[in-house]
Amino acid sequence: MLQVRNLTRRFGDKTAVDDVTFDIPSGRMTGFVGANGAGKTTTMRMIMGVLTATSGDVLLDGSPVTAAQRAQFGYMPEERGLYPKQPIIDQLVYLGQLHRMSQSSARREALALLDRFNLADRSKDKLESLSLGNQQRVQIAASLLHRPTALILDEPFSGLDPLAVDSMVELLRERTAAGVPVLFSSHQLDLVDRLCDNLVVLQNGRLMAAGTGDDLRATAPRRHRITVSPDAGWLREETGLTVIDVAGPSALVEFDDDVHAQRTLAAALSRGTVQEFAPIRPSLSDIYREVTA
Ligand SMILES: Nc1ncnc2c1ncn2[C@@H]1O[C@H](COP(=O)(O)OP(=O)(O)OP(=O)(O)O)[C@@H](O)[C@H]1O
Repeated sequence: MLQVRNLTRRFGDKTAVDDVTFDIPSGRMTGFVGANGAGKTTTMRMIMGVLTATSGDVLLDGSPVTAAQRAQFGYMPEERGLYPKQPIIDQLVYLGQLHRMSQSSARREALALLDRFNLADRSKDKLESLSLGNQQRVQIAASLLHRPTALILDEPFSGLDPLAVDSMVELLRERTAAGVPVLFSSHQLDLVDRLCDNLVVLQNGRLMAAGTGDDLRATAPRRHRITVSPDAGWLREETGLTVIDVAGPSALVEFDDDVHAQRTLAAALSRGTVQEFAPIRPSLSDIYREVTA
């Protein structure tokens, strides 16, 4: 497990990351979300050691992570970083060798990854001759090549078409199933919902929420969808609940507690037919919206 403990980074007067603590468990995918400028990239750079923390620690299995351990991590930086004018396979083999792979195993692994992204036949082409989405696939291959012990990926899905997203998801699932901790940032909340069992939310450099989906759902507001005939407008007059939205027979409400939920159900039954009275299980994207509202 990777652990981020009280990480802080200041740039002059600006605190880009402010006392942030969260876990990146092994064998799980952790989604890292927050608006532009929230501090995700700065945090990832500190995890990778390419940016020094003003204070705080990054721990691997309970001890401060060493440079040698970081060298085994896979990192996809925001600025990407492959050379546009060099042939793809040459760059991947070179990167593999930097990670102490032999030339032949780096070539084998690189071609296998390119094949999974349907790019094996482009391996000798210059990177710049590929579409942006395909360049992105090569960047991903570069971060996975050396079978990293942890993966820190800055917006790995941006610019990928749905099929490329699927092959990337499949690869990441394989790596996570093998016990690798994975942290990836994304603005695509639907993807985060689909992929993650763990979520970390930053806002203005501060941690707003972190934990498993179940932990975060347990603290989320208890909302119900209520559908009654002929009209749900009377719910506005009830106590112990907040009406979030009401349209004709259907309402979205948040109860203060279970007693008020039961009381409202009884009131609804006494008024007519209750077609629906259902607790809503919030998605991770609902939780994100809630904690950053
Ligand atoms: N080298 C730097 N010098 C000064 N300020 C910086 C530097 N790097 C980042 N910042 C500031 O730190 C804050 C956090 O930026 P960061 O890039 O970490 O956010 P982010 O969550 O990754 O945003 P995005 O989703 O847009 O990539 C921003 O206000 C940014 O301007």
